[in-house]
Amino acid sequence: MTSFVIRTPCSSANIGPGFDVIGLALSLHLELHVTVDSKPSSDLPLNCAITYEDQSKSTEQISLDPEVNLITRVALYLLRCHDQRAFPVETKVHIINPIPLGRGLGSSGTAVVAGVMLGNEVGKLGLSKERLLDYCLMIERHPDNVAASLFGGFVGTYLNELKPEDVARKEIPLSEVLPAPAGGIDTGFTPPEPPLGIGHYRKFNWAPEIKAIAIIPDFVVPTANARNVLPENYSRADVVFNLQRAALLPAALGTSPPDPDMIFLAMQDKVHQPYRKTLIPGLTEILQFMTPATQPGLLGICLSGAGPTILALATDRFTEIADRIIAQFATNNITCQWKLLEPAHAGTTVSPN
Ligand SMILES: Nc1ncnc2c1ncn2[C@@H]1O[C@H](COP(=O)(O)OP(=O)(O)OP(=O)(O)O)[C@@H](O)[C@H]1O
Ligand SMILES: N[C@@H](CCO)C(=O)O
Repeated sequence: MTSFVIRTPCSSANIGPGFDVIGLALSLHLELHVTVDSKPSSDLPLNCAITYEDQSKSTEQISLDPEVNLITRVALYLLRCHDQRAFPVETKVHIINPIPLGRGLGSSGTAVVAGVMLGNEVGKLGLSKERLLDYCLMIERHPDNVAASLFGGFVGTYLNELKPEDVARKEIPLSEVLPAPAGGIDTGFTPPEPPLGIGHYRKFNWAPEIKAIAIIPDFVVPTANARNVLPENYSRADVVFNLQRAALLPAALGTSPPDPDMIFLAMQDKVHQPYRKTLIPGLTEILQFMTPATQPGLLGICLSGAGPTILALATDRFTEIADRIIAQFATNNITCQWKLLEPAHAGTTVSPN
């Protein structure tokens, strides 16, 4: 029997102007405590048993069926791409999850990253993190969350331009990569492998004084819904506005001591936040009244990922900042929890238990 722990940090995507590009891994970790027995078990479906410990205060029930649970389903996807139909050994996975689901802290990307690491470990596949990123991108199609959770830190990401045949492979419907159990996940079907080198990332510096306050409202905004409210096309002026700020953001957040005015400016966005305000009561007011001029200690503020969490970057007065944002949400009868987080520089780790 061997046992190990996979630790994967959550993430905040976009950081204002970097829609689908920039991500920040944060110090709230999904943990998989895994034990493997050398022989496959005839008692366990797919040789896998899941237990789940919710520390996130989410109301959604997470499935313990290895064919349905996102983490084990992703691990099975990886294994099946390598001709392993089920978990190759008796695998017990105890999931400890403190990341609120569907709130903009990259819970799904974190689960996908933990899933590929699980498949890689139990299947002894020996794939590099760079190759695992390609597998993540077959499931979560934007690289900002998964690259941050996999590699850690403050990252800029991009996708390669693909050859026409690879574009066809990348656009295979998700249901064919991760078939629903009703479709018979174990029908002998071999899932499509990702093209080589789809996704890439670059780590940026992060000034050590800067902490991240996550204000987490008690309602869910599914990422799919938050993407559906975005327009198909943008004006040239709005695109240029975001490019100017995205170009500034890594330097602004990587410079010590931090310059609040530059950071506040560099975190402005016209590509996603204005459209998502319809889903998040109070967002417009919060983004308008919380500035370094009105709130000492504050550097910048944005929607975290697809929301509804608000990410406030600050050097001090954390409680005061959180309290003001929570009070604004309260005027719309929305309650919140908040957490003081730091960048998780290590990314996903696997260590013996
Ligand atoms: N640990 C987990 N185990 C199983 N399923 C999970 C886990 N974490 C997230 N999920 C699935 O992912 C869904 C949330 O994904 P969604 O993309 O909507 O939000 P998010 O990733 O939390 O936010 P964002 O992408 O904006 O940062 C959950 O409803 C759940 O189905
Ligand atoms: N970049 C993605 C992140 C979702 O977590 C979005 O904003 O839709």
